[in-house]
Amino acid sequence: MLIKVCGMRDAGNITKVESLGVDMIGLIFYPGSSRYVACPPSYLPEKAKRVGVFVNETEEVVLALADKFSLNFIQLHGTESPDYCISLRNKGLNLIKVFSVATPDDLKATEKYEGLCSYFLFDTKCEGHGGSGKQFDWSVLSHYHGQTPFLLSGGISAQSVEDVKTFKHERFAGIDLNSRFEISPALKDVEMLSRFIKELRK
Ligand SMILES: O=C(O)c1ccccc1NCC(=O)[C@H](O)[C@H](O)COP(=O)(O)O
Repeated sequence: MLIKVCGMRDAGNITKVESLGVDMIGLIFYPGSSRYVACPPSYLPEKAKRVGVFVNETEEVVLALADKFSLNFIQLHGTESPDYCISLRNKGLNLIKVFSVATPDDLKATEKYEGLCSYFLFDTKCEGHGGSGKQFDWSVLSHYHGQTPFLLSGGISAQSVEDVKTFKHERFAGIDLNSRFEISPALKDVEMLSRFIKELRK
């Protein structure tokens, strides 16, 4: 199971979280977020894949930051269209498209993105764009019949180990962790993450 830790920007914290063996680390390039990466951290992940998170950003900015930070994945957290995805993909970028989920109807939106993304990410529908700390009803995902593998996101916490372990879906590829493992915005609790990951991998 892939583990992505999102919303990081402190070099020392990134180093420690990466050493836990996580697969992906997310850097948020949305200025409206309290986890916004305003200036490059002095250390960026080398083993974990670098994921840049964007919300309705121009292609020019995404391309420039993908190059500057050597991003392995671009996570699109807004209302980016399939054409926008095609354009970025044709420029060689690997995409993760996010869908906000509350009811089975919300999954219909994935159909137009089939074949365009490496992963989908299913997050909790909320007022803002992400990092709500709230979980949605994962049973809704039994209505997802697409081919694209997905990451499960939204409010996953130290108490979610058993729920994650027992969650089953043939396209379930991994989980995304964020605000429920934080000491303060963008600063992750390494001990809490370490215990969670050990329990998960038992
Ligand atoms: O976390 C943010 O501040 C954020 C703001 C705007 C767009 C995306 C954002 N987060 C991206 C993520 O992938 C989060 O990990 C995801 O929303 C789940 O967060 P949480 O519910 O806190 O676990």
